[in-house]
Amino acid sequence: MTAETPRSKDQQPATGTTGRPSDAPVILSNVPGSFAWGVLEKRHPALIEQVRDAHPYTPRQRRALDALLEEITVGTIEPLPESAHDAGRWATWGRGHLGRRWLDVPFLWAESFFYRKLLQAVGYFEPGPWRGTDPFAPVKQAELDSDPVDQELAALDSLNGLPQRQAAQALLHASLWGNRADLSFRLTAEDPSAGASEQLVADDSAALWSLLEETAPARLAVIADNAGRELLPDLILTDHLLHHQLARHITLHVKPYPYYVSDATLADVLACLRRLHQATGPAHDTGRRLWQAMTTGRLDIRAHDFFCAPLPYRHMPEDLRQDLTGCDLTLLKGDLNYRRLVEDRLWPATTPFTGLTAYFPTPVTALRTLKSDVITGLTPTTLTKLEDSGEPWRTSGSHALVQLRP
Ligand SMILES: O=P(O)(O)OC[C@@]1(O)O[C@H](CO)[C@@H](O)[C@@H]1O
Repeated sequence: MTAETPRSKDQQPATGTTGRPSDAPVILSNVPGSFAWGVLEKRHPALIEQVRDAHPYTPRQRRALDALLEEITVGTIEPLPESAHDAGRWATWGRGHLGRRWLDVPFLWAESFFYRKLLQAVGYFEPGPWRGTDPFAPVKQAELDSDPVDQELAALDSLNGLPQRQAAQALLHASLWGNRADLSFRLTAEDPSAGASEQLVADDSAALWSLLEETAPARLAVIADNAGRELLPDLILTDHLLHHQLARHITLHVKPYPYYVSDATLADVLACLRRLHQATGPAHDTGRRLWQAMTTGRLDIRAHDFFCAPLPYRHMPEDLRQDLTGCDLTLLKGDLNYRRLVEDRLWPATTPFTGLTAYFPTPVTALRTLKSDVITGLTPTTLTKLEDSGEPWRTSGSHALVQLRP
């Protein structure tokens, strides 16, 4: 743990860790000063304010946002109205949590339910004119329209002429650091082993490329994370894998509805494709090939409900498990997906990643910038170095990882 992340007494890790989930405490948000506490106490109220200004919401919607703000700050967790299409599902998932303080239930569950309730407040699922209106759309669109995106797409030109593996590594890094909304084409194109690599706390990328080359052309699953400046490099990497016959088929799993502000939905994929199409040079060609890949079925977009569930991937439903089982490898993007992959627990940082992910139905690679307390699979040397740095390396987004369970 870094200094900025205090633990409560009941969050101390058990001794004699075997790597089983029951050994490490689930992260709650009730420790003042902890990362999770900050998210619930500060980020969520600020998000309600942001959503209030996103669209000219009606008095009814604004009253519902006020009620949600009151509930999360001074109230206790209220169920969804019985009329909600998923009220039953959330009542089951909420057993033991409903009626308690938001801070006292698992952080992963609380965040997920908060986003579901935000959509309830603005009538996202209700019949009527506001149905399906993404409260985060203005923020996502502004990002996609921003100058840095133009520069990042133009930087794709610099990959031309590079050996295939080097270009692929640059695109992998762009996708990885895109999780921090920061592409690094130029840097990584010049020397993929420099710069950003120093901030990698674990780097299994060589093993990843070997696996991909062995299984080529593979069937891949990509579990997406954010839209815009993360999804663009994810799509560019997707195109590279398809175009260079490393993959014969890719399923891109996105969220079925707006979630965690910027998580990608089908609408966001289409917005990125349009953005690529409007670009010139290699970015335009990428957009054209991706469009084509969707029309021929080589690139398949899916949006299973489980991707917005407040549960670890260990509890994925059978149909999703079957779907993934047909794949040779899953690429899993981002911080939240990592928390769901290894479970949102305060693991000792050297707990093997491979052991915690053994249940996953395919080989899996996590591509993640570190933005929460969960971390696994570090070597003792790396851990010591990070702790000695005195930096908030677990949560600042300054560090990243590529971890593979073959
Ligand atoms: O999954 P992502 O987009 O990489 O990160 C989502 C995230 O910022 O949201 C949570 C806080 O709200 C953090 O745990 C996590 O880092």
